[in-house]
Amino acid sequence: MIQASNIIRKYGDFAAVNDISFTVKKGEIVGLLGHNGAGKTTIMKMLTGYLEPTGGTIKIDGLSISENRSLVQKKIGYLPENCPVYPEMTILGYLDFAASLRGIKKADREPLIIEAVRRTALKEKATAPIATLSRGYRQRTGVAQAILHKPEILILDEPTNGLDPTQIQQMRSLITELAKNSTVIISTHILQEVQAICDRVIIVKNGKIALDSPFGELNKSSRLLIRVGAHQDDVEPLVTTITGVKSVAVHKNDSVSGPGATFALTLESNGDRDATTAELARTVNDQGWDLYSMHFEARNLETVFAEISE
Ligand SMILES: Nc1ncnc2c1ncn2[C@@H]1O[C@H](COP(=O)(O)OP(=O)(O)OP(=O)(O)O)[C@@H](O)[C@H]1O
Repeated sequence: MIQASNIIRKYGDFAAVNDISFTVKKGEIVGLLGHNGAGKTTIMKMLTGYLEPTGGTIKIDGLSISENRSLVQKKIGYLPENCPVYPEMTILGYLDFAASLRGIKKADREPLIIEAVRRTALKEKATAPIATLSRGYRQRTGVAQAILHKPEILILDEPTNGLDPTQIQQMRSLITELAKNSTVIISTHILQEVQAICDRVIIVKNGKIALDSPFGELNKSSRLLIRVGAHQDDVEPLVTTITGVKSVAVHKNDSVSGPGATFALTLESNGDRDATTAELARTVNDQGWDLYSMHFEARNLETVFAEISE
């Protein structure tokens, strides 16, 4: 559905987005995660056609954005960071204005506005001036303008920014609800956000993709931790000869106590893990070393993000 190929965006000489590629399939909920300044907003602006890439191409349903901007923008709803909602307007007035900007004919607007208000649960405040609304309501008004034209793709830049815990909860439920009908990309620097909403994470660091993984794959560590009663000088040369072992290092972990030394083995990502583990166990046995423990390192989004941030 979305295909970004080798996209680059420079501001002067500085590449805020530096040669990144990814695809998003219909129905996916993708979290763009990264520190402040990583390049998330720049990527989103390019995906929505509001910013031209300096290099590379973006296609939506096979159509290049730069060649079919208005057609492609009909398929996309966008909640920009700090969405400009006009304080003097009422929610209904603002949505009518947003519909006019999208070129929706006056006669067609009412049912679309009613539907957007219903889906974002804004009915009770629909005639209130935006200036009198809490930040949560204002943010939902921003989402209402993004879904007004029933887009197939929703791009939400930091949708929970500045909300209190209750409002965050409401916004997450709303996004999950909207995701039933749309492909969703959200940006955030909050790990829990991605964990709560998304089924895939793309971590952006310094304008590059540092990780692109479905959540199910994230826990699969390629580091095998083994604690044996043997000396480093004997263990290291032997285990590196085992098929599928890329490298080995002494693993210092304060939470592990007991006899022996712990080693972290990094395995080839495309190797046969079971075969490698079995060969390792045979090797330890053949050497007559005591084997105290052997397990794959536990990983979650937090540890992966910390590894990448280092
Ligand atoms: N118009 C601009 N001119 C010059 N530099 C810019 C401009 N917009 C963004 N940048 C720089 O590009 C980099 C990426 O910015 P971007 O806003 O895409 O990051 P981000 O990941 O969305 O950050 P945040 O979480 O703070 O919104 C930053 O270093 C930023 O200072």
